[in-house]
Amino acid sequence: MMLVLMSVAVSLVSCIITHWIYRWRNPKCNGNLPPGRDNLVSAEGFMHKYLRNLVMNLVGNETMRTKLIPKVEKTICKNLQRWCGQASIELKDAVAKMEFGFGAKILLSYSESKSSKSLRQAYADFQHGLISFPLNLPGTAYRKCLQGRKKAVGIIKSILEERRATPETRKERDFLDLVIEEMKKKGSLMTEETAVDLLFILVFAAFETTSTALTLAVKNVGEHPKVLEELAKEHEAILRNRKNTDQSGITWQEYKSMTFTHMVINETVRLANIVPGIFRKVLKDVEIKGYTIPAGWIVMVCPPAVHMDPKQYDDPFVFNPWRWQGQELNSGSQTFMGFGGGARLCAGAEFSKLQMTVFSSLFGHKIQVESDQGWRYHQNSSCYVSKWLPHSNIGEEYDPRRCRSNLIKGNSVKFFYCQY
Ligand code: HEM
Repeated sequence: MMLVLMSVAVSLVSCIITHWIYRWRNPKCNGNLPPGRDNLVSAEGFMHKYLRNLVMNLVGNETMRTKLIPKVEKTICKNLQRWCGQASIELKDAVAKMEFGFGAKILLSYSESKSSKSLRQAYADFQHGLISFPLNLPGTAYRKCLQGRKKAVGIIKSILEERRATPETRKERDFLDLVIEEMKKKGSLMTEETAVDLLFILVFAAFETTSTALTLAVKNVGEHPKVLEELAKEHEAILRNRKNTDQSGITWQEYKSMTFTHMVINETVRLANIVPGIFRKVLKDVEIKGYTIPAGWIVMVCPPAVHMDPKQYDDPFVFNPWRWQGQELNSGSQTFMGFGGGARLCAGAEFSKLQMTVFSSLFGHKIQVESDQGWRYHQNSSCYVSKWLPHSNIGEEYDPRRCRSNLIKGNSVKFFYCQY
């Protein structure tokens, strides 16, 4: 009986996912459905290349090296400092808010505090019903998802229209400026609908995935003292080796040299399986192990099946960054699909890694954390982790001259900022 119920449940979930993906990938489908008819995910051929190139303008290596690295560092520092001043924070919420704020700023110069309409809430509604039974009735998650998308699209559209009507001279160009420039070109492929769809999907892609990965990275590192020790060693060595002691931020070379941090990130993304399925349309009949997959079918590739396969990874459920030692730390391969693979490999993979690396770097040498889930870590001259201690004992280990904040019991995670 249990088995029957389970198979029904699994089939139901697969049907729902397949339904969405079919709609997402099929440009001729009802345009009201997320993420929209002209979006990067469903675009094919030349249109896909064109949209992807635009995105690489925003998050490609050159932009990251020259523009994004200081912005990422500033944003993370500001947020870490803010968290330190609070009694406690819900880590996932706080990181998602930070990521959303940053993504919306570089894409649209949107600021939650300056806007009367909440784009973040619209995305929260959209996300709430993203994987739900496709029943468009009042009160259903599916309806909420559609309404969330409609609201988010409305806000993005009004920002776009406003910008086109009153082009101001901003100190710094955002992605929207680039998109509008594309729209003005003669015979441009960039229609208003395409622009809104692109911005809609990018805002979403930029915050939800990275915030999940970052939250899990903090948790994993907190639970593995040796990993934190190694992480701190790497970041302390970088600080020691700086010729200019007044250097204010992380350089591109330093970022590239953080090999252990990159191993931690790969391991976090492998275990997180943030995107449980990626989809491809079969273009011609394919024979696999005696089965024929007919042209036109949609195939779901399941990265967790590879990431958790003991033939690919020893003790696959164990968080062990050292398993990546000496390996190519590419964003995608046949055994590592956290960011997908091939021509559709996540366009923001490197950008997301940059954010996680900078976060880990600041985290590794400036921040102390305590969690009510039984782990905590902090650092004075050298970094270490200790098991959860009764509260009265913890305070004694902190050096009040170096730490800005005293210990306050938090119900989730508490950050402490240390001056160095
Ligand atoms: C930990 C963070 C992230 C994870 C795990 C992740 C994962 C993925 C996956 C699995 C895909 C599908 C790839 C495929 O079909 O083979 C994808 C596509 C995509 N991602 Fe990400 N992503 C992350 C962060 C980001 C960020 C920060 C951005 C923003 C710039 C982004 C933008 C995109 C875009 C534009 C695509 C579509 C690429 C295409 O179809 O050419 N992602 N991502």
